[in-house]
This record gives sequence, structure tokens and C-alpha cells, in this order.
Amino acid sequence: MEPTREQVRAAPKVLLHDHLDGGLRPATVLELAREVGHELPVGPDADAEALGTWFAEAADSGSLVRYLETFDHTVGVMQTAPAITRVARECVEDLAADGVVYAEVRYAPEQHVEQGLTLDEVVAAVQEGFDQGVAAAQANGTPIVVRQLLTAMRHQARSMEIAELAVAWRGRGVAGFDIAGAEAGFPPTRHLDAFEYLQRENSHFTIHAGEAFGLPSIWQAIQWCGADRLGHGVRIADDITVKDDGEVELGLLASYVRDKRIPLEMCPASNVQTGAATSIAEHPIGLLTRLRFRVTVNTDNRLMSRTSMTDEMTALVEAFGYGLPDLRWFTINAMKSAFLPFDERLAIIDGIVKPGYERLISG
Ligand SMILES: O=c1[nH]cnc2c1ncn2[C@H]1C[C@H](O)[C@@H](CO)O1
Ligand SMILES: [Zn+2]
Repeated sequence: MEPTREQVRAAPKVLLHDHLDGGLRPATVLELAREVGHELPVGPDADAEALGTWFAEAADSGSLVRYLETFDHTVGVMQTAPAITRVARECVEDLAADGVVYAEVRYAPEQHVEQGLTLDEVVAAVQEGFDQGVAAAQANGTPIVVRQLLTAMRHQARSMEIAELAVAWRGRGVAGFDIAGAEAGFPPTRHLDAFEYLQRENSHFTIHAGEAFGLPSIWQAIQWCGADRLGHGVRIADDITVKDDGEVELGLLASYVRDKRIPLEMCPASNVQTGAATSIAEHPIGLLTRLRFRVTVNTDNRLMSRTSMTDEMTALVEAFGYGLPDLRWFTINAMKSAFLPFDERLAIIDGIVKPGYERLISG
């Protein structure tokens, strides 16, 4: 039996790949833009609905580079500590209201220093907002655990600094590191020194790879840089052949990713917008799930992709006929792959995820 949208919303969900600067409420962008004098691409009379539509349509471009241009209008209004704290608090409130019980939310500190904040002040402002959001969600009866991932922009040259920042903030709300931005032309090995440093420090990191560029990017992320997880990784499907008789053949890299249980942070709606997949129904997540890769389901950018965890999972239910046990599998995959200590992961799996699905399945 396919779950209803309301059941999907009620199910405990785990989110590993969500950008803070890709998840603002349209109304908040409008208000902050007015406060700081940031010029938006919509007319002065546009309301939140119209601005939300602008983001979704502008991002629906078939190109990652054009998709990323829309972030000028979110990053542009996140340049002061109060603005950043507000966005971070609302992010947690929105995720908790959507039934997310654990989230790792990422952003690039280096993009929030235009008006004089230090990198450290940016991380502190986000943490303040996360703490406020967690307290509000707890009071609301929808408890959530949230961690930051610090992203370095792959076309810039600050990855070592950001990696050091992630290590300095370890244990104070930051669980790991990431690189993002335009993929083609900016291979992860450009930042090898940062990844080697993180490994020496026993830190965790994920790398956006195999989204707008193919197998070489995934190969470098894993075999040169040592990524714990892959951001997107959809193009791993290029290394899988499905023959006419249905037999499946995995290339060496695809085998490695599956054998080592390397988590794939899949973001179906975002991939359709950037052209990494033609539709949800044709998204490689179907094949990869069937082949039992370590697949996880994520939102990427809730504003630009007009999505939520409930939307992503509901779309998968509609496209592939998944039931609650499948959604539980994605969720446990994600929780197993989180950058939290093992005992804390287990506590969420056994104490929250499994009983939550059990109630829905038996009820
Ligand atoms: O899907 C993505 N691929 C590559 N980069 C991305 C994606 N979504 C967001 N970003 C970029 C734009 C943001 O400003 C930055 C940090 O969150 O990460
Ligand atoms: Zn992303």
C-alpha cells in the first residue's frame, strides 16, 4: 500500500543534504531585502508567492550554473548576524514541522563576510539560530537534532581555511565539511590539501560530485580526496549497464561505491531542475535503490526547488510505488550515514525512526 502524503509527513525523516542559503522562506527574503536594501529580481509590489515562483522558475533552467545564480538573492540578504540567525532558526522550525528528526544543514561561511563578519562570527550566528530553532521545535512537540556542515566553494581558494574552521567548531554544532558550486572545470582535487588535513584530523566530509559532471568527478572525490559521502552522485549510473534481458553490470567504480556502502545524497527535484535527470520517474534513484546502493533522499534547496522532505518522498512514492518500508530504508540509510557519533546515530534509529515507522505501519 502506498502511503498518503499525510503519512509521509508524519513519518520520521532524516536529511543529510540541505543548503541553508537554499531554504529561506520567500517572505523572509522579501523582509530582509527591504531591511538591508538588497535589490530583488521581482518588482517592488511582488509578494512572497510571486518571489517563490521567481526562484523556482529561474532555477528550473537545465543548467547548474544558472541554478546557482539565484543564490545571489539569498546570500545577499544573509550578511549580518541577526539575518543569518533568523534564517537558521526558521530553517530548523520548517524542517521540524515537516517531520525531519535529524538534519545536517550546509552553507558556505566565506559567502557571508561581505559586510565585515568574520568566518567565526558567521558560524556562531548560524549556531545561535539552530539552538533557537531546536528549542522552539522541542516546545512545539516536534523535537529535532541539527548539525552544521561547512561548505567551501570549489571555484574559490578558501577550502583550507574552511576546513580549519570546521575542525575548530567540532563538537560545538559543526559535524563536517563539504565543497559545492559549479562542478565542471573545478575538480575536487583542487582542494586536496583541505581533504588531507581533515583526514589527519579524523574529520568527516562529503563532496558534491557526479551532478553536473560525470564519473571522473566521483572517482576523484572518493579515490583521491577520501570523501565519506557523495553529494548527489547521480552520475554513478553512467558506470552501470542494464542489458536488454534486464541483467545489470556494474563497472569498477560503481562496484566500489556499492561494496563500500558509500552514501549517495540524492536530491531528485534539484536534479530535474539542473538537468542531471530528465524526470523523477527516470531518475537513477530508482535503479540505485533496486541495486541496494546506500541511497538517501534529500531536498538540496527547498526554496529553489520548491520542495520539502515530504514532497521528495511523496514524489518517489508516486513515481516508483514505494511503501513505508522503503521510506524507512532510506531514512535508516541516512541515519547510518550521518556525521554523528555512532551511539547517537543508533539512539535515533532505535529510539525514534524505527518506532515512528512501526506506529505508522501497524496503525
Ligand atoms: O546542487 C548544488 N550543486 C552545487 N552547488 C550547490 C548546489 N546547491 C547549492 N549549491 C551552492 C550554492 C550555495 O550558495 C552554496 C553553499 O550552500 O552551495
Ligand atoms: Zn547541494
